[in-house]
Amino acid sequence: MKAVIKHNKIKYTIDLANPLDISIPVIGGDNNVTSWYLPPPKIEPHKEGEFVGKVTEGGSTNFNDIYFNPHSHGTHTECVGHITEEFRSVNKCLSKYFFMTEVITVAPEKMGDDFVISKKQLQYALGNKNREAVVIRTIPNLSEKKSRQYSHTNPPYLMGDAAELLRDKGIEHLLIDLPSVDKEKDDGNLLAHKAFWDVEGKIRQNATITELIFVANTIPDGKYFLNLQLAPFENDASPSRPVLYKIED
Ligand SMILES: N[C@@H](CC(=O)c1ccccc1NC=O)C(=O)O
Repeated sequence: MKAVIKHNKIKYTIDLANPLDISIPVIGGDNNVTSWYLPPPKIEPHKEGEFVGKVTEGGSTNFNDIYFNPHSHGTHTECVGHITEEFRSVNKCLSKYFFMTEVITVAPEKMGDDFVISKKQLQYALGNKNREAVVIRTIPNLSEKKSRQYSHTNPPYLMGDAAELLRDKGIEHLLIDLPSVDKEKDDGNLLAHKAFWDVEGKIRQNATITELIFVANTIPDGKYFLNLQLAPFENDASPSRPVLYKIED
């Protein structure tokens, strides 16, 4: 099924039958991706008195309870409410779901004991492209990322001025295959989060950050349409499913 999208007076064709899902699912158990020192998510039959929510155990239906944390256990999208005193819900911040996007690949650079993504790397990868969203794939990019145990591993992160560059370029939606755009243990400095949302200036209420994506190596860098959908939780962050559509020639 083809769709023709008119964007800034230019027509683009995408094939809705060929979605490129870049989300990591929440599957429950030890093979699930985990970060922020939490145990794995649980997906298990609800039990109440005699009732067991599992058909193979005599229940009429499969009826699971799910325990998870959106920031820790899979692809999630967050809004500025992640770091503000006042409550802000990503389900309200994100009100459009299709964006012209650039997929870029970067190799984080060693800086002391850390690996970081610098402003220079993003400048090089993005040039003067004008995009609503950027998808950052970091290398190495093994499918093991979908089940990685990130806690206490000091994953790579974005330098504050790199996040500022994305803000200054008008990028509204930042997607990355790491648990955070900031250093795991930074005493709450959160330089990249703060710069991207401009919390010390004019707060970007509608800007979002999506973390823990996985961009398969079969997806080349370049321009795509992104469909970004959330599970509709009223919370600072929610599990999400970003899907790319290749632009046809
Ligand atoms: N780096 C922060 C913690 C942090 O960034 C964080 C903690 C829990 C859940 C998510 C976090 N950041 C996500 O982007 C700190 O050291 O205080």
